[in-house]
Amino acid sequence: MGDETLDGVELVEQPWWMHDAEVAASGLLTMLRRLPILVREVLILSWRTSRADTVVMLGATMAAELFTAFGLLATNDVLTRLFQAVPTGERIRAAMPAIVAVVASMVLRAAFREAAAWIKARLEPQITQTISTRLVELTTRVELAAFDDPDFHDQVQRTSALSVRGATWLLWAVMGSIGGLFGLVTIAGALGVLHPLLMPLVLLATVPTTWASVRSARVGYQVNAGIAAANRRQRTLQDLMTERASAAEVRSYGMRGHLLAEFERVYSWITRYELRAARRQQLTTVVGSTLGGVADGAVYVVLGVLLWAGQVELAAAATAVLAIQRAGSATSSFLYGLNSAYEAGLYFSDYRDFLTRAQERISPQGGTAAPADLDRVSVREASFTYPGAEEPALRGVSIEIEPGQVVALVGENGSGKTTLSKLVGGLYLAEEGTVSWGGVESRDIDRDALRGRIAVIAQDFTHWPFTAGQNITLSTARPPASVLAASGADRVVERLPYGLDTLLDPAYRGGTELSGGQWQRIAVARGLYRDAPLLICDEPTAALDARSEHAIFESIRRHAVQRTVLMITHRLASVRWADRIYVLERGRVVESGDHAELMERGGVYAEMYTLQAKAYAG
Ligand SMILES: Nc1ncnc2c1ncn2[C@@H]1O[C@H](COP(=O)(O)OP(=O)(O)OP(=O)(O)O)[C@@H](O)[C@H]1O
Repeated sequence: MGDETLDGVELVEQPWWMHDAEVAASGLLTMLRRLPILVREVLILSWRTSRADTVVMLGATMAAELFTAFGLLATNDVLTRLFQAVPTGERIRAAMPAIVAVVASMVLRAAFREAAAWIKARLEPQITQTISTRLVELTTRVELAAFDDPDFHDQVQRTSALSVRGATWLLWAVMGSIGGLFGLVTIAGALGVLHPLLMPLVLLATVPTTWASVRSARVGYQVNAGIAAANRRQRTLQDLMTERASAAEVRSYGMRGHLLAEFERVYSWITRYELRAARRQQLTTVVGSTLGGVADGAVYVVLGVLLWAGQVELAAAATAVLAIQRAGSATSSFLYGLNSAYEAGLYFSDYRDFLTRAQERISPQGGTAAPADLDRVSVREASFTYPGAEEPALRGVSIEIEPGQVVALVGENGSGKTTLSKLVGGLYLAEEGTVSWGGVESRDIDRDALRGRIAVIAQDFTHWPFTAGQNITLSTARPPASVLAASGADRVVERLPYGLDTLLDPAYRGGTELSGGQWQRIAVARGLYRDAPLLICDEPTAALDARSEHAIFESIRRHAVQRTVLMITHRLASVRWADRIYVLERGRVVESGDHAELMERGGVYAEMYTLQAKAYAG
């Protein structure tokens, strides 16, 4: 199944699949060796989530099994008394206390089982919350570059989808097998009293079903790893056909047929893969159950022989039949638990691995305090390549940003302007070269504190599904009128039905959508509100009409009187007043100077500027 390919769909084995395949192929013994660590961790997780619930669940599970064994011994007592050679009335009277003990054991066993089930229902949402919270705590702390790494991205998605469930699944499996094992031990005690041969026989009878369930679990896990990429593709296609963002283009470009055909192709591939796996799993289970049935029969034959040979009493033989049934169900809950623990353990290991890998990518905390006022920012010979990219996005770039200056980055699409601004903003770290603030390397400065000194009006800013006010302040505070006026957001807010309290997400009742230019004004307001000493503006006016564009540049200029601005724009008329302009080409700085110097030089900048000026002059 592993060599199946799907044209056009990325189905190459991912490094994390390799790990999965390794685990899935490593067999029962390897997994059993890993299991104690996983069991320990999941019990610790449960303990940390709720001590009381964990203790009660463990106690109730074991107590229920204890009463199973008591019930058996009491049953044996009842039968022994009923089979005595005395008048019936006397036999019944003699058996009464034991009958009461049987009934009491059954009631208590049921009560403890229900208590365990109740605690399980309590623990499940709490553990899921703990795990999901841990996941997002980490995903929001890793370096931004991790999200450019497709492996990491896939791992996040897979972990969110499956591994969170893996933890509770593993815990129930562990509880099930602890209960089953404890039940087996107590019943073994009872069976041992009747005849020493009975217990080993019962255990032997379970071998075929154990083999079948472990094998079937492994196939299940391998299938999940095998279809991961195709599943992702199918979800992407589904999203394109169900989400608002793509709905307009799907219609205007008549993409429905193409998307549906692709969806059908990918989905059919997944279904074929799953059907074949289901057949394999079913075949294994049928073989296991058949052999299991034969083994059960053999146990009864041996019991018959023992009875015939006078090795066991009739009452003991009758109790043994009951005990064998109970032992069968304890064995199956032990094995089912073990098998589920094995399968859930595979997913839970993914979660643990994800935690470890994410931990390695966390932005370091602590370090030199960030400068109170912005000092000179120097980028020296910095290079940066995106994960998986063949070409570096920046090659040996050097720029200087003096306090209070407006510095502009210009250049063609893809020349590296945004990447450079992210290096300055501490979102990416240079692989070679340095970025320093007031002489201190930015990688040594406390990352959060550094980012707190920077406001970014990003090119791909987020349309937060919050109210207009919250979209500006990114908190519950209300933005001051001066910020609204400086960004032109006042005219946007004015037209909203609930002003600053209008939800900017049409997917919710009462929510609304803004135009591209209106959103951009909100993003500019967000940058100005932050009031940081360095403002990075990445094409802040690309979606604005001419009048608004002029107004915004004026505002940013006024803003720059006390602060420093790093500006990226394709509108060269707007960078004329910059103190320094850097021209980038294919990840390198090819020219720098102010407008007059660059025009005089007659290079790339002068050519671009003249072209734009001509276009405006008509
Ligand atoms: N997340 C990413 N992963 C891989 N490559 C990327 C990523 N982001 C950008 N690149 C590549 O890095 C190079 C520089 O991109 P960057 O966004 O810095 O250019 P830019 O000058 O800001 O372009 P534009 O004017 O179009 O905004 C481009 O070749 C781009 O394809």
